[in-house]
Amino acid sequence: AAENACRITLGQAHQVRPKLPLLRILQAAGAQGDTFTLKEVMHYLGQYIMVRQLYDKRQQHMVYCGGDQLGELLGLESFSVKDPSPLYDMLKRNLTAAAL
Ligand SMILES: C[C@@H](c1ccc(Cl)cc1)n1cnc(-c2ccccc2)c1-c1c(C(=O)NCCN2CCN(C3CCCCC3)CC2)[nH]c2cc(Cl)ccc12
Repeated sequence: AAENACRITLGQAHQVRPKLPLLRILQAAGAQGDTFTLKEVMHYLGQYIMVRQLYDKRQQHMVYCGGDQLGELLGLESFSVKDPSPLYDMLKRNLTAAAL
């Protein structure tokens, strides 16, 4: 019925489906399932960087991902969290919209 359809669309924040290499990284950070909101993707990527200690302890905005699968995905040795553009480019390549 209409109210159910409405509930599904309202409740279901835009879900995205990560491609396999990105999904593996999210799962390594504790993600369950195969569709996420963009917010969840960013959260798990942050967790992944923390857990794998890829950030510089002194300059904590610097992430050194060369040699890690995250660096493979980004095509970068390092990046600053202050310049998210390489990250968004990677997400554009590795996320597809999940049908409702
Ligand atoms: C604002 C946000 C952000 C979010 C998106 C973007 Cl495109 C840039 C920046 N951000 C700010 N610093 C970080 C960060 C820095 C170092 C290590 C881990 C995370 C993040 C990132 C988060 C996150 O979900 N952040 C929650 C709060 N963070 C504060 C920083 N905290 C740690 C900083 C290092 C020392 C320990 C605390 C962790 C929680 N997700 C990310 C995923 C990636 Cl691919 C890259 C960076 C982040």
